[in-house]
Amino acid sequence: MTRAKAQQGKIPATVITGFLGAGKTTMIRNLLQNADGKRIALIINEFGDLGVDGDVLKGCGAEACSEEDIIELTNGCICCTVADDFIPTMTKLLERENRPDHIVIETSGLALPQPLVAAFNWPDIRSEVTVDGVVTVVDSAAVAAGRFADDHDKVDALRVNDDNLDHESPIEELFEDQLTAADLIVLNKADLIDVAGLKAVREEVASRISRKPAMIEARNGEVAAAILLGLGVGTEDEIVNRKSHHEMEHEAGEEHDHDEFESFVVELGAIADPNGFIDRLRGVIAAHDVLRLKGFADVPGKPMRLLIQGVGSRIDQYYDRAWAPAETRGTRLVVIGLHDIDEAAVRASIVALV
Ligand SMILES: Nc1nc2c(ncn2[C@@H]2O[C@H](COP(=O)(O)OP(=O)(O)OP(=O)(O)O)[C@@H](O)[C@H]2O)c(=O)[nH]1
Repeated sequence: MTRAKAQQGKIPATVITGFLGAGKTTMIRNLLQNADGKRIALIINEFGDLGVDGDVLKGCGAEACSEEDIIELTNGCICCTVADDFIPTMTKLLERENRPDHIVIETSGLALPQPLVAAFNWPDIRSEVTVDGVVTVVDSAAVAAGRFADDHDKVDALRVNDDNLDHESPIEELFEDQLTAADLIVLNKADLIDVAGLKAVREEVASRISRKPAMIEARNGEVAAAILLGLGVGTEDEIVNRKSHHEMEHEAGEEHDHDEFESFVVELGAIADPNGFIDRLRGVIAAHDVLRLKGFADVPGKPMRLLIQGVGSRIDQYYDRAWAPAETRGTRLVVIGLHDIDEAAVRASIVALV
């Protein structure tokens, strides 16, 4: 039987992966607003105890995906909770009377896509769903700035104090594992670098993988639905050939974990001067090597909450939606860094900014 025939009648699922802040949620938001009439169910997984992505996507009000079709998996990174969280969620989704035309899964920025894609070979899932393709979103500006290559010294220093750190560079390795799993690589944030820079990014990304998946450039995750949802690969059949560093290092099957990364939530009161706060926040991010910071701020006198999105030293801010009447106004920020991040110092520094 041909692959196309074997997959006929199955619901296609697209896995969207990519490092913290690459632009996955932005791309999905754009997809939902331009879904060519398809009804999409969305499974979202985030690292950190504050569901920002789900909130952003629920708030976009796209017809392609109603709020009940947005399912958040909050019990840890999706690649570690396949059996306990992902499979039961998929089973429930497949039991629904009104099945979606397509399933989109946004992994956390720290997830290894391989175990997730392999889960599509579980008998109950395999008979009903196929992985249309894995799309890996890349922050081109971060690659150009050397963010996935230049932390060798830091990792070497960490390893001196921690024998358990068996990996080369956790960030670099994860970046490569996410590229290795890809059927399509989206070089996002193309607006932030010039043509020569983009060419160099393309070459660097290609040099990190042995396969040659298609690569396209994008601004604000603007990729046509027909491309994103029409890869038709059936990646579950091929995932054994796209092993992660962890799988290659631990062929015997040792569980991987995310001990190299840490996240915590900082809660604050109202922020009267958001511009000044964000300016000073950049200093804290740089001083403590914060990888990702995101959340919402309460600005007195404003009916809407201020969304704050920090990726490295870049911080975007915009008022995303009105505070709901039953909601307690406040400022909540999730901070993600390497495992040696000094949580107490970061907390104290952020609190001191207000
Ligand atoms: N300039 C620019 N900013 C972008 C682009 N795509 C996304 N962003 C911004 O980058 C930040 C992170 O985007 P997200 O879509 O939340 O990234 P993500 O990959 O979902 O992040 P995590 O879920 O934390 O891993 C936001 O402030 C976006 O507005 C782009 O193409 N250009």
